[in-house]
Amino acid sequence: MDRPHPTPSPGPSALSLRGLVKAFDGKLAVNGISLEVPTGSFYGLVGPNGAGKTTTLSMATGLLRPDAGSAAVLGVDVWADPLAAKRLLGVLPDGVRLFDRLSGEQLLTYSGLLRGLDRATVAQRTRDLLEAFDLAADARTLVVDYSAGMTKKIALAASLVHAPKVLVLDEPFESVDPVSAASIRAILSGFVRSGGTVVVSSHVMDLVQRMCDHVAVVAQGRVLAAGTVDGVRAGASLEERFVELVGGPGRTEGLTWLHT
Ligand SMILES: Nc1ncnc2c1ncn2[C@@H]1O[C@H](COP(=O)(O)OP(=O)(O)OP(=O)(O)O)[C@@H](O)[C@H]1O
Repeated sequence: MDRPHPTPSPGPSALSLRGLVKAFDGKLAVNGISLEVPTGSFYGLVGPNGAGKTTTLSMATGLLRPDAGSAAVLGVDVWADPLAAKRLLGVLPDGVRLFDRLSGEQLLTYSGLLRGLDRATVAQRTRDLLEAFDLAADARTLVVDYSAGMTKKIALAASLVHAPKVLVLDEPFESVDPVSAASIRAILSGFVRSGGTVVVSSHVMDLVQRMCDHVAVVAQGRVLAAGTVDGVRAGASLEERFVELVGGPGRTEGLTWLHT
């Protein structure tokens, strides 16, 4: 069990989402989501496909303007003061393109310089991150030639280079091999132990149950349950509780033609 134990903090929430709403072509993707992510917590966001997780995290991190509601990082309003909020944030967005004609080393260097770090610091952190994510041997390979898992790892490394206070990671373990996933978990747990806050979206309930101390279950753009992992799962496994909250498997009777 590598679940960290957060120490309660009296300051503002690491992430405070109030009444977020977003519609695409008149269809509500996020329908009034409010969440408080305590500082120093390892927070999981789970929900079925199309639940509104990516849309919520995009609004929370300044990538997508909400139709209504607000988001604040450590008390700084993301939409009123985006530069200050983004200094505090490390973000791994889902499906946003990287500058993939750069090598892994160049991408980290670029990300560090863009964040205003001096060259010596950037060089040191780039080396440390390539090592930690097991990408040192591919430092000079173009990101466009990386595998899906390597691309995920370099994007995650780029989100860390400026030593943010709050990490918001959309599906950080997708496509990542088990050994790399274990080292990412160790990096994130260490970050939380040192006082940082991590928010991850994931479909892997077992992972969220083991790794996170808080969780929110969302479906159809709404929060169905939120709180400590132990509180939300209420004696069951998180997966059982998730299925109970979200509804059982879809109808499969129509696929009888598939049966041999
Ligand atoms: N740019 C967009 N234009 C139109 N509809 C969108 C757009 N982005 C998201 N949606 C819709 O909003 C809803 C929520 O999508 P979102 O990507 O936030 O879900 P998710 O919970 O992250 O799903 P998944 O687990 O499959 O990644 C879906 O119905 C999706 O089709």
